Amino acid sequence: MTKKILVLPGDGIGPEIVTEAMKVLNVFVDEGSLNIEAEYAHIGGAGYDAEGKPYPKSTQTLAKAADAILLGAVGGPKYDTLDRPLRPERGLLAIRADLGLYANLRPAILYEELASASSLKPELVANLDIMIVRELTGDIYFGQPRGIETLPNGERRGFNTMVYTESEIERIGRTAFDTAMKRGKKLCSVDKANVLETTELWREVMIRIGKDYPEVELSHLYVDNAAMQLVRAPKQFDVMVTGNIFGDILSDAAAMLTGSIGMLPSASLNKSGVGMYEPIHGSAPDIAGKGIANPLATILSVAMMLRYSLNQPELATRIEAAVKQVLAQGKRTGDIYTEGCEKVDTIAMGAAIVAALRS
Ligand SMILES: NC(=O)c1ccc[n+]([C@@H]2O[C@H](COP(=O)([O-])OP(=O)(O)OC[C@H]3O[C@@H](n4cnc5c(N)ncnc54)[C@H](O)[C@@H]3O)[C@@H](O)[C@H]2O)c1
Ligand SMILES: CC(C)[C@H](C(=O)O)[C@@H](O)C(=O)O
Ligand SMILES: [Mg+2]
Repeated sequence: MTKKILVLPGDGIGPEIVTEAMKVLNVFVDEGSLNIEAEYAHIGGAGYDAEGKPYPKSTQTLAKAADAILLGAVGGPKYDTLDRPLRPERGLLAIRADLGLYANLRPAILYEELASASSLKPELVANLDIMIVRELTGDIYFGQPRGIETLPNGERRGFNTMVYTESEIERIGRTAFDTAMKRGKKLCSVDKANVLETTELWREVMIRIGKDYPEVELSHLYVDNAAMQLVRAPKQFDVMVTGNIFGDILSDAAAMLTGSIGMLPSASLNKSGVGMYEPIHGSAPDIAGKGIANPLATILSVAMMLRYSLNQPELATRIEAAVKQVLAQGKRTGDIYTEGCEKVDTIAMGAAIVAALRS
């Protein structure tokens, strides 16, 4: 059956990396092992430029009909002065909320060829394989009230609200426990229960649902300690589960353990298995248009799409093997480059993955 893929390149390096990722996906189409229909639409600043909104109605209509979505990145300094609802990042939040993509899986895996590019000593990251399960449609990102207001004394006050319902915590908790059951059966829940009531409830719910998963070893860390432990001894972790804001921060930190933020893919899933796939990094305005961005996080996001939405785990494994093979050949974009390797640009990295898949 033909699957509908919606492609949202977005802003900055988004179009550059998505172009390479689509070349990779099309290898399977060309060889006859995948049947897809790809449509393109605008999101973020590109949505604003084309249709005046970061999540245009036309994009929404296509998104609702898609089996899976591939997204590049959104944002950039050009849009930072727009009215808040028009900013690119709001478009990303809107599509996540609109499709109910509450479960964000962010795997931090070290390819052994990149051990010397990690921010930690090779022995601390050898065989690193952590799955960060980040809640994606709640927390301080969406809580009301929010805003910036002027007080009677003329001073301005900015405010946001951290909020989670028990059912929201339970559903992401179950995703995390189910994930842990398929892996090393260790789950670390990250919160700030010593200070924030929202996460006091988070911990209580995690402990309660943990009773349904007696085989999973559940532990808890405060987020400040979790950040420290991630850069001290990351191999103690198997699956981590946390809220939206803590997950955002911890996943960028975890990325550096694998060599670069340009290596980390993600899957954002809803109840019905529809997924959006995107690298965890942003639009990288500092390198946009230079053709040097690392496309591997986006290419690995395509692998996650094949695994989680398109029911093609063998094709996903082939992409991951191709990435390993190309890294073993010594090819590196600038962000993961170390001495003695061959520095390649975005297009050459994409071409190398395509060649590895075809060989
Ligand atoms: N999912 C998303 O679309 C997303 C995620 C994060 C940030 N953003 C947005 O992106 C814009 C820039 O944000 P930022 O600079 O804080 O974060 P960023 O992730 O875009 O960039 C941080 C640093 O990492 C580098 N980098 C990122 N991706 C790379 C890649 N694939 N290859 C090589 N280097 C890479 C950048 O060059 C930069 O030095 C902002 O508008 C922000 O809101 C979007
Ligand atoms: C751009 C921003 C809204 C987004 C987030 O905070 O979720 C990004 O940082 C991410 O990690 O996907
Ligand atoms: Mg982020």
